[in-house]
Amino acid sequence: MELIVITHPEMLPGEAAIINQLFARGLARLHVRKPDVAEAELRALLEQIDPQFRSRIALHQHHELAGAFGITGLHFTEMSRLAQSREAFEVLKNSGFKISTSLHGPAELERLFHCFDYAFLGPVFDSISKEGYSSKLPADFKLQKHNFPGKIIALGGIDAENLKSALEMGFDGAAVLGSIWQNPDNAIAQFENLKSLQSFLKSSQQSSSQQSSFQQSSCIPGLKPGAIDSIAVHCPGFQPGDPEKKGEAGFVDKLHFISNETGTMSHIDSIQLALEAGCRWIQLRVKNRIAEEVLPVASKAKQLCDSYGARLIINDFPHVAQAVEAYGLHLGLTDMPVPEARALVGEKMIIGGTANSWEDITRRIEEGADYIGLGPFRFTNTKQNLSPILGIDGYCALMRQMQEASHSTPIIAIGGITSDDVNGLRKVGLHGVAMSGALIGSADPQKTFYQIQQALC
Ligand SMILES: Cc1ncc(COP(=O)(O)OP(=O)(O)O)c(N)n1
Ligand SMILES: Cc1nc(C(=O)O)sc1CCOP(=O)(O)O
Ligand SMILES: [Mg+2]
Repeated sequence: MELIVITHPEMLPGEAAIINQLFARGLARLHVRKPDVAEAELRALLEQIDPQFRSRIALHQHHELAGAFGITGLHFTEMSRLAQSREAFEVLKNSGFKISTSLHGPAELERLFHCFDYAFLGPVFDSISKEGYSSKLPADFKLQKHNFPGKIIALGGIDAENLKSALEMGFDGAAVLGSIWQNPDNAIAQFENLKSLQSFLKSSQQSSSQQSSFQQSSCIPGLKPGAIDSIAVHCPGFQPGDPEKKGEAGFVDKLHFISNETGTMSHIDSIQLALEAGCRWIQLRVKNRIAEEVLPVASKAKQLCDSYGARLIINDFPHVAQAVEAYGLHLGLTDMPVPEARALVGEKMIIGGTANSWEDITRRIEEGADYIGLGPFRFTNTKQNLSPILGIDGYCALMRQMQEASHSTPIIAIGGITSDDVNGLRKVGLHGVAMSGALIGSADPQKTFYQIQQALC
């Protein structure tokens, strides 16, 4: 599904910088719509847009500027469309322009010239930016395209809450204005949020329409190695994770923080606490929520982790991991099977799998898990329905079997672990530990992190 941003109708301070950032973060199409702005002012704005992005622009006014700026998109209001002949539009189309127009009712689709590449139809929802510009479409509206070959883009009042409804109505995409520009300081974050939702909806749609997930073409997210790794500061031998180095022990961190929420702390608060303490491998583990509810939290967690140079792992939700371009995905024994998830998220994303026994471990290795979360070490309230407790003796026996079988998949211990346990767990051969309560409940999370780090070196 397409996601188009339309500019604010007036000139905004710092607008060009925001637009350049939107493009840099993956915006595929920007409609520059400034009905009352003079040509010179518009030209000044376009001059500030990085030339590499200009071909992604469509102009609503001052089409005469297109050639000078390498702009290939021309948009026609309903009035200007009605004032011109089909031949005039065909000439533009044949000259290489992408042409679009606006429709104010679904019935107009029947008469729309097929040479248009796409058309905006709206208002689909009550406008955020134009007061009194309310939707005339019924809530159960279903789009009829009347053989129009181009794309029909929902416009009017689109935000993260209703993007999915627009898709369900049959639109090929959505154009956003108010949700991006009502607070320009927040424009980038809003766009990131919508973009991850778009990607999530796209991948959910694909996987529900393609039952054979092994044959899916997978989207390989761009993996960004962390900028700073505090572990390297405390532990000189540590190699920061590098997706190109999959197969080497260094690509899986030795300390995994597992997010949680309490009466006074949200998942994001817990992640902030862990990042401030020094953790750089963060697992977002949201339980008892549907994917649509987890997605905005994951999107926030991704931004937060990026700002600390940390890696984000999403527990349980492969489509969410894919949508937010997480570094990794963690799957339990009853979650989506690892090979199916691999087909969905691509080769580069780290996939971890849970195990509780030797049988689970060998299954995880055969499935191609990049690391194994083995637990529980001891009883914990953080997780319901725990598997049998392993204790240090259980880990010792399983790690011996790993050695005998010459398996090198990194094993992470989990479940009720405190900083005092780390030395013993490392001695029996575990690669690292995963923790939630010991860090969240610590009176001094930085000190606890430091103690764990020392034991992990
Ligand atoms: C590192 C790590 N190991 C194990 C788990 C447990 O995953 P799962 O068995 O899917 O249980 P839930 O966490 O989903 O309740 C984990 N999350 N992380
Ligand atoms: C998420 C999870 N999985 C476990 C398993 O045994 O598979 S134990 C566990 C909880 C980890 O949190 P804490 O450090 O607070 O015990
Ligand atoms: Mg799970």
